[in-house]
Amino acid sequence: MKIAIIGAGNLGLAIAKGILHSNGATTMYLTKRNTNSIQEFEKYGNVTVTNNNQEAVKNSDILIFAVQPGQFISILEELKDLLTEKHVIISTITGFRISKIEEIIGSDKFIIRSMPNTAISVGKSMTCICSNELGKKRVDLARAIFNRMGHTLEIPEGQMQAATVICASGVAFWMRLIRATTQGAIQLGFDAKEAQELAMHTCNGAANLLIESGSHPEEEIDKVTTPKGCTIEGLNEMEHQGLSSSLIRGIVTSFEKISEIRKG
Ligand SMILES: NC(=O)C1=CN([C@@H]2O[C@H](COP(=O)(O)OP(=O)(O)OC[C@H]3O[C@@H](n4cnc5c(N)ncnc54)[C@H](O)[C@@H]3O)[C@@H](O)[C@H]2O)C=CC1
Ligand SMILES: O=C(O)[C@@H]1CCC=N1
Repeated sequence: MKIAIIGAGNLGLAIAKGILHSNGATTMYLTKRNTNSIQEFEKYGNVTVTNNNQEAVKNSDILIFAVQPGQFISILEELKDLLTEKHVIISTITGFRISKIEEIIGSDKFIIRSMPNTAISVGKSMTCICSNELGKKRVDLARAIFNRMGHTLEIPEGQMQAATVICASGVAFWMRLIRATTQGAIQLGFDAKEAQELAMHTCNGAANLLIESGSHPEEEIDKVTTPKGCTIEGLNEMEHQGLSSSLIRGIVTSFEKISEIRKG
């Protein structure tokens, strides 16, 4: 697998780490305008770091684009004449529709939209995927690439905006919940390091409980909430303070912001 990551910033580098972690590429190009900060990746023998996108495209089959939305059009313009039937074009760009990509490079290309998150660097991304008509022939390939670095789900493009909020922004939302739990644990007497250890492993355990049992969160909550006990007392206070409501409102606000980004 010859992979190029065009735009090795926060997400691009997380993907690169995930690929290295899972031995997922025979060769990998990482591109960035100023490559000083990522030069160290060349210590992996099969990685080339460059600011030359054209060189990366010519020498790769799978092209993963991870630049900011405002940078994408000019990069596609720069590269469109080099794109051939060997390439699978994978965009991670927020709010950038497949039809807009097709307008620039044509619909006769394998185009995939994917929405991973930064946990891809440790092989734990939730990645949603959709494609253009021709790209349907390469969805299995794209899923195989991302399945090595977490879990994938194929969705209609119309759900991509929601998937961006839940899966990509979601990492930040869960981090804040873990941080708040850590602060609570410190207030109750744990030192900061131990407090974070308790919070993150409990979070990991809760998620795995659902993943492995397939049960609904409330079923698991029922098992924890002893009648007249401390858990239900705490949970109810959190709900009186608007826990679920504030999460839902935050999710919807993020979703609406993507519509603005798309128009801009
Ligand atoms: N950060 C995240 O968790 C996620 C980000 N995304 C999307 O991924 C994209 C990238 O986001 P970030 O990594 O956060 O942004 P970033 O700003 O950290 O990375 C973008 C990179 O592209 C590089 N770049 C700019 N112009 C270039 C060019 N002409 N050729 C090659 N490289 C160029 C920049 O130097 C930078 O390193 C965005 O569209 C974002 O919406 C999607 C899912 C998650
Ligand atoms: O915050 C953002 O706009 C990007 C998209 C999802 C994660 N980061």
